[in-house]
Order: sequence, then structure tokens, then C-alpha cells
Amino acid sequence: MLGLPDAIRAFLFDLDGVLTQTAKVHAAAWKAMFDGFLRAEAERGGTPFVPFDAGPDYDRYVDGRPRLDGTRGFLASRGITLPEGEPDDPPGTRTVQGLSNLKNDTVLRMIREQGVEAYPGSLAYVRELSARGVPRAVVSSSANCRDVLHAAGYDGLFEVIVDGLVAAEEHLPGKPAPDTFLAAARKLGFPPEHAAVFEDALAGVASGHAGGFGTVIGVDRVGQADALREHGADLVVTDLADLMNGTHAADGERTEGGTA
Ligand SMILES: O=P(O)(O)OC[C@H]1O[C@@H](O)[C@H](O)[C@@H](O)[C@@H]1O
Repeated sequence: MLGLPDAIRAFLFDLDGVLTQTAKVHAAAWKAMFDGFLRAEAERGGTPFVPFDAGPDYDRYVDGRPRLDGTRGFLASRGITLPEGEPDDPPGTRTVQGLSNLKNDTVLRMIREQGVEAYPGSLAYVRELSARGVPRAVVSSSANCRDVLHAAGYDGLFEVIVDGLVAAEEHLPGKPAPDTFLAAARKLGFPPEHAAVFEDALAGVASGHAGGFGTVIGVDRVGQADALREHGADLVVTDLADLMNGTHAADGERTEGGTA
């Protein structure tokens, strides 16, 4: 169905970078926050400032993961451990929570200023599934998922949403653990082998692979097709339109892109 094996009965979509053009906004907000922090740390310690790279650092340590895990993961890659702090730490406090709050303020401001765009191929694909009555869910680490779906014009197109808020309520470990995708498949009433996972993040395809899903589609927006396959994608496309018109010969090719 729609370019996928017949066994697939349910469709599970990541949000940022798959449905909406917001992965690059998140990457820019993470860079702004981390660079401010790293510059201040360099001044404190008299050491050189090495900026956050919105390409490899974002893809490896942050993309697809829950916010606090992203903060902790990147800091660990630089050998930095900070106190956890409290959820209401003022943005920019030298704690995991304080830095995460600053990043969230920054991404929300950028989203307000720039707006949110759907990927047209994704919107068309989801609308087609909806017209055919095929079960669909969004599975996102983002706590801002519902607002972003609304702003991008996806209202009413998903029966199930498992986002960062649901994961916290239900104590589900975030991507790359498979639990959020498994919860969405369960809520739709399908075992993982009858569900497809659509992901642009390395942590996300790893999550789909670990969950034993029927197929994991890597959506390559930034020229990381090989890395998506290495982390568990069964098939790589550059856009969901490739699946609708049967041109996923795009699989195997690399497109050079910026950061997303
Ligand atoms: O900070 P939020 O909106 O809760 O999102 C958490 C994460 O959600 C993921 O979808 C993004 O890929 C990450 O960049 C982001 O950090």
C-alpha cells in the first residue's frame, strides 16, 4: 500500500523533519543555546570555544531525542556534567533543566517568527492514507508536537498522538528506545510487524529497528542516507512523494544539504 509491503496496516510518523520542516529550526535553536553556554564556559575556564555543529553534533546527540536527553547527551560528548536542576529553573541557569528551558524558549520564538511549514509530499501522503481510512499516528519526542501539527495544517489527520507529554505521563523512555512507537501501534490496535515507522533522525530509525516494526522508512532530508541505513532504516527516501509515485530509486543516492 502506497509504496510499502502488503503486511503494513498502520502508519507511524515522526514529526520534526518528517511531517514538518521544523528539524532545521530545532537544530538552529540548539546551536544558539549551546554556543552561548560553551562561550561562557570557555571564558570561565580560559579554554578555546568550540561551537556546537548543527550538522554532526545535532544528528548524533540531539535529533529525535527528548529535550533533556539532548542536553545531557551533547554535554556528555564534551565531557561536561551539570546538575539536573528543577523544571522551573530560569532559562539559561547552569543546569540541565535551565539550559533546556532556554532552548525551548528559543525554538518557540523562532517558530513564532518563521511559522511552520508542512512538507507538501508528507501532507499529501497522510491525506491519502486518511481518505483510505488507514490507521495513522504521530510519534514525536517533542512536547510542542500538537501546536506544531496545528500550525502546519495537520489537524484531524491522526487518530493517535504519542508526543513528549504523553511519554512523560506514561513513563515511556524516549527514542532511541522503541517504547513510544510500540505504544502508538498498541493504541492503534496493531502489532509492530504490521506497522511502518517513518523517521528522519538516527535515534528514530534505531527506535523503529529495535521495536521490530514491519518496515522502517528513513526520510533523508540532509544527505545522511548511509547513516540512516546503518542505524536501522530498511528503505531510504528523500520525500514521501517518492513512495506515492513509485520513484524511491532515490534510495541509495545522497543529496547534499544543510542542517536539519
Ligand atoms: O523541545 P521539544 O519541542 O520538546 O522537542 C524535543 C526534540 O524533538 C525532536 O522531534 C527533535 O528532533 C529534537 O530536535 C527536539 O529537541
